[in-house]
Amino acid sequence: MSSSTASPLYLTDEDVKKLLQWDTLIPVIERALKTVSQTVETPLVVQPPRTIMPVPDKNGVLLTMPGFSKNDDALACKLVTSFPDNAQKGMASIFGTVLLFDTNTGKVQAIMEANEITAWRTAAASAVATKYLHKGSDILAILGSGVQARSHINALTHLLKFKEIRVWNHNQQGAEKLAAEFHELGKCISVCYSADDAVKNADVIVTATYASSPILKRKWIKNGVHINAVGAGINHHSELDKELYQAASIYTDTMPAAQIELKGLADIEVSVLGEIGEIIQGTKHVPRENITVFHSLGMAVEDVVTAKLIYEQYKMKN
Ligand SMILES: NC(=O)C1=CN([C@@H]2O[C@H](COP(=O)(O)OP(=O)(O)OC[C@H]3O[C@@H](n4cnc5c(N)ncnc54)[C@H](O)[C@@H]3O)[C@@H](O)[C@H]2O)C=CC1
Ligand SMILES: O=C([O-])C1=[NH+]CCC1
Repeated sequence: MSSSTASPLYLTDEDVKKLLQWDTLIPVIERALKTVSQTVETPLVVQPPRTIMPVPDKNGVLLTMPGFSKNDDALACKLVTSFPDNAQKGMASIFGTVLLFDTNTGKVQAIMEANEITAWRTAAASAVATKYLHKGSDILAILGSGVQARSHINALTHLLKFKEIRVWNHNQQGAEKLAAEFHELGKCISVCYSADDAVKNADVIVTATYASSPILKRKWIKNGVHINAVGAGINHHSELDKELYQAASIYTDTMPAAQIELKGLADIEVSVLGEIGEIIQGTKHVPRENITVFHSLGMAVEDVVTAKLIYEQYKMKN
């Protein structure tokens, strides 16, 4: 069959999972984060603001996320939904699909289920931010026990050797289930019964929940801690309290999206200082004693480069 008539490759989440590894993904995501922040005449990354469409009466949203990366010669678009009430049905909250296109013809090369892609690339971005902004690695605290909590434990423990890992969730069974899952794999994770206990003296904290009011407070944490703020409730800045926002140096993945999705921070007189890519490039620096927040929104280019990596891995193995 000629390539103009061949059907696109279809990869399920199971297929995708077999083709991803932290060792290869984290550097690819690091390069994408860095490139997003480079000021060059011809853009190396194109990613228009994503649309976030609320689905009336369903407590769900549909996001469209197109993007292009010149370095990776990759063009893709992710469609992803977020339906937090799915938890009550025993289902995942996030469902995504990525279409990967041939950059010369625009023809669809591959269709990939993107639940694993979303879990891995988000955690890989937090791992990169943590690599640049953490000061200690004794204690990792995870707030939340869902898909992102799991992938963040995997990515962050791949990067750093923590002495202690703690997990807290608003519903305790979730935390116990996640800890048991890691226990099976020989990884010791302690379950905490309050968020306050979980984050005491922590060096790195991840918030990955649908909390619509703060689950992490300034008064509980030490100076110099690094926080990856990944989740959110109805808006993208509901997991941390006002005092913490006001005390922290806040970086995000992409400023144009932050100007839209984090605009509520202006109401509490908080500014995002820049992109994590600027820290990677060394054009911005943070004093060691500062509390740092990587405010992860999620970017199309992360999905684009991950899908391209998966496609290349698939071709190599088949
Ligand atoms: N920054 C990014 O690139 C991405 C961010 N996300 C966000 O990460 C968060 C977690 O996503 P997943 O792990 O896929 O979802 P999940 O459904 O697997 O896990 C959600 C977690 O939040 C907890 N939770 C639910 N309602 C809560 C509430 N009212 N208060 C406190 N905790 C609550 C659940 O018990 C569970 O531990 C979501 O806010 C999602 O929008 C997800 C994908 C990418
Ligand atoms: O970037 C992403 O894929 C998402 N951010 C929030 C929900 C899904």
